[in-house]
Amino acid sequence: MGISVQDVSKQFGSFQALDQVSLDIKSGSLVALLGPSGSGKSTLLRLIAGLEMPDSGKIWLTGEDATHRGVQERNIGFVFQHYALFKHLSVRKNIAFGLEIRKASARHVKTRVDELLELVQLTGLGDRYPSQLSGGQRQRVALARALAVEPQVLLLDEPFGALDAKVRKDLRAWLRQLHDEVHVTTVFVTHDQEEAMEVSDELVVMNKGKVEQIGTPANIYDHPATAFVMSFIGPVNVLPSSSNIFQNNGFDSAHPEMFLRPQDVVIDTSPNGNTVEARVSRLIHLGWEVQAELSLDDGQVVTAHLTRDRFDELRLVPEQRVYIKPKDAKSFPLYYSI
Ligand SMILES: Nc1ncnc2c1ncn2[C@@H]1O[C@H](COP(=O)(O)OP(=O)(O)OP(=O)(O)O)[C@@H](O)[C@H]1O
Repeated sequence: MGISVQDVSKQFGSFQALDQVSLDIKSGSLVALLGPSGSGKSTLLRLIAGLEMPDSGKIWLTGEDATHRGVQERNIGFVFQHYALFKHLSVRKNIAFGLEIRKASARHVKTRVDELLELVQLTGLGDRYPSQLSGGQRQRVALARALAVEPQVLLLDEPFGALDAKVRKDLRAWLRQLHDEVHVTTVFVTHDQEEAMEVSDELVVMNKGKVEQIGTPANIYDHPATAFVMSFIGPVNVLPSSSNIFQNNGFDSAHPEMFLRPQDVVIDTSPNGNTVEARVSRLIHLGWEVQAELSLDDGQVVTAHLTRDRFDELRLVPEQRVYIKPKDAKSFPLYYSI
């Protein structure tokens, strides 16, 4: 196992930042910690790094109990959102920093820095200073610097958080490729679910200091374990179970709320099986899909997502009467809002 966190709790004053968190991260995998602000993601990362100590529980790194080891002894590479590079050092010198501290030979440093510049696709920019780079290039230098000393674990805390949306998207794809080349066990903190799903082998969904669910992105999306996970990962309609749309179609539930994904709303222009009547109250064109807001006769509003093809087939217009039913819907024993 790359990293094993066992029953770890951490309190700041009277605030329980982490509450008996356990998780196993396989060697060589890339795992995203995903959750809303304040859910404890950074605290968990800092505990793995050794920047904080747990109140209770244990942290194992590559099979060894590292709970009481200091940061320096853990052989970990970090990249943080605002982990500034050394401004007065060139890119080469920044990347070489950890190696030079460890008194590596000049030849080894040169070879390794050349390799890393190539790996992070910055060959030719080694003599620049951080101020002469874009934000995305700086974060790639930070990654090269973290990887230089061949850490056994790489920890990334919102590494692309300060970059604009386009650069961020490019860097995600790049990070995934980089990871496929170097295979270092990596933990990536983000509150952006699309980023987490695109980049990681497994997601750890956190809420209020606890782990809600661990699994592959597809498994978590298709089989959310809790109401929180279903609401946090992907769009969802939360409707009373008593709503017309759930009657007579096998989705009756003893729980008060039902969770219905917008792509699981089937729309027809004439009654079809167990459909209920609704009015198209609003249409939003997003290019690749269309969002339809549908008002039911019982006063509930349901959002549906349609592919462009389906939309063109149906030729929906505002105020039109349509007939809808759920293709799938879920309910959970406990629901607490995010
Ligand atoms: N050193 C500290 N002293 C006191 N409270 C802290 C400390 N570090 C974190 N906390 C609190 O613990 C909670 C969890 O913080 P943490 O940074 O782990 O959350 P997060 O999920 O990473 O959130 P974000 O996405 O906003 O960074 C927050 O309410 C925060 O205020």
